[in-house]
Amino acid sequence: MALLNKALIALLGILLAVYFYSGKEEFKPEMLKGKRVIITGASSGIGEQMAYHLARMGSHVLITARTEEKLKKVIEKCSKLGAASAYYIPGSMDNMTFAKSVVHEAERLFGGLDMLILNHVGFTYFNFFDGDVDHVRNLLEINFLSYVTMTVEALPMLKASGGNIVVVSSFAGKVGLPLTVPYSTTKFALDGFFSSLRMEFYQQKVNVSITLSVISYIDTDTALNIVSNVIQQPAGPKEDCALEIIKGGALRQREVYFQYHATKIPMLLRDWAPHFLEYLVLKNYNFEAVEKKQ
Ligand SMILES: NC(=O)C1=CN([C@@H]2O[C@H](COP(=O)(O)OP(=O)(O)OC[C@H]3O[C@@H](n4cnc5c(N)ncnc54)[C@H](OP(=O)(O)O)[C@@H]3O)[C@@H](O)[C@H]2O)C=CC1
Ligand SMILES: CC(C)CCC[C@@H](C)[C@H]1CC[C@H]2[C@@H]3C(=O)C=C4C[C@@H](O)CC[C@]4(C)[C@H]3CC[C@]12C
Repeated sequence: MALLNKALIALLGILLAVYFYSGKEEFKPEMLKGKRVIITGASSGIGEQMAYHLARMGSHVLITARTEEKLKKVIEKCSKLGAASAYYIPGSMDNMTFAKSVVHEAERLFGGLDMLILNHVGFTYFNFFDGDVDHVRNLLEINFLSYVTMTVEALPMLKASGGNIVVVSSFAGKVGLPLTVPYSTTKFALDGFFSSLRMEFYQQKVNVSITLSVISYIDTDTALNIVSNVIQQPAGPKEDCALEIIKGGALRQREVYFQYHATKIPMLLRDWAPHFLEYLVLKNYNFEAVEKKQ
């Protein structure tokens, strides 16, 4: 037993040493200078903040969402912040022809693409599953199929540039949570598609990185409006979240966990103590506030 303990401690030491001395590449804002980037869902929230960070770093940005007035304002600010160039294209991601056209627009404007940031999400309810199958289908089109469509369309340009695909997912895309049934479904689908595709890229030596971002509760207007009466936990800052996602993409990391304590740590429980995680999650919800809404 004593020998086994010693062996385990030695193994832990070796793992820690490898982890800390593996010469990880450091992020530098210059990595994004002159890069040609598409950011979806950039009229508000985390997407808007990603556009501003990239503008400060001197990237070419093409942003998209449905609301033209908001996109115009974001573009103006991007230009002031130092974007190499800044464009927008309005439209809805429940239309796959539009999803494709955004990629074609990047090709026309930039002549190529270095980073595809897939971030938009359709509106959903934060409540018990209401049995509305049409909503699940519609949300799958917006949150999942449009991501697949844009990826397929952008792949030739990304292969040519050795670029990055950055997928914004959620803690709710790794762990089943109450009140987000249709939303979680779409985020789990993203993990299935992009994690499998990444494996094929390794095997086929396709030099395009895929970064899945697993993020927790963030202080965007949409999230605060929908959940703040039900979830007491503090929301993380959208500016920092946006920067961490971009860094992960530029460093070609396979996954980004934002708010480590609320994403990566619970992941340890997910596989080894699922009942305990479920207990913790349920304890953090104020279900009385939900029932009042119905
Ligand atoms: N905030 C949070 O707590 C968390 C967020 N996330 C993820 O982060 C990402 C950003 O979320 P967040 O910033 O909070 O969301 P927001 O609601 O602030 O932004 C969503 C964006 O998507 C756009 N959008 C909505 N519907 C459509 C549509 N049909 N077609 C095209 N664009 C659309 C919106 O613009 P418009 O309405 O003009 O179309 C907006 O630009 C999402 O992928 C979300 O799942 C993950 C975990 C936690
Ligand atoms: C340990 C646990 C208590 C952690 C629970 C974390 C929960 C509360 C966090 C983790 C992920 C969060 C959701 C999310 O991913 C994105 C969106 C989309 C946005 O448009 C509206 C808000 C919504 C539904 C968030 C709601 C709050 C969620 C469920």
